Amino acid sequence: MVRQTDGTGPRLVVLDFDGTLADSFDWFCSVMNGVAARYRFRQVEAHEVEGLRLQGARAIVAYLGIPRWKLPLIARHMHRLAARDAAQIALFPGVPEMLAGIRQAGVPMAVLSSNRADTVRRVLGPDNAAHIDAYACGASLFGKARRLRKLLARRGVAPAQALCVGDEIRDLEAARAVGCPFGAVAWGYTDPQALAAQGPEHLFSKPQEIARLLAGAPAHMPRLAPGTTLAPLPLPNGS
Ligand SMILES: O=C(O)COP(=O)(O)O
Repeated sequence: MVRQTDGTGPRLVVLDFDGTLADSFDWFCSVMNGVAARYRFRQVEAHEVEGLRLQGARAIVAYLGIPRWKLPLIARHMHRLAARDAAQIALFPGVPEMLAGIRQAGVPMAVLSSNRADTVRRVLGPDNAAHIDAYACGASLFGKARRLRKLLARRGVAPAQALCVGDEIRDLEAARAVGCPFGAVAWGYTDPQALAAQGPEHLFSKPQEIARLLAGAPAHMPRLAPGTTLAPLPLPNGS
């Protein structure tokens, strides 16, 4: 549970961008095979997508046959394309209200992303960007832990007093490496069951659940009696 034993909630919410705030997966898929052709890695067919959403970034990079040295080049190119196409990328429904709710709860927010800060700000738009107190953008694919550590140090927040929120296993791994509680979102790039299997502290199914938790509202999910089994989480394809 994220609320501290002294009754105070987190002192900083660290939000991932793509797949957490920004609904960019369809855009990502629309450019991916062009990038694969340019950088000579395996193209992905539609029937492979659901399987890849079960995997972490390391397994995906291996599956696509991308050598480590090419990753920064590919990421830079992808981020240039994202900047070009920023006008086509929208926030998930409920995200503006979530940001306003967290702001109202008085908890500062930061965005921690591999994407570029200028793209993040453009997709957020001025009203939403005004809620964000800090940006830690341009992290390398597997470099989020280092950026997170620096962000927390800069803001004087202990890891246990922050809440990281993200949609990918690499987001969860970065939070774990630094010692932050992690809330996984069920609407992003990675399949919610694959995220749940990693044992995040929270699994959010709607943006408003994050704001409610931070507002200290009574637990939005009833406490489970010992021995209760949970129904399986819905898969993104609705099966
Ligand atoms: O643009 C990317 O590479 C992913 O960005 P994210 O870190 O916000 O998920």
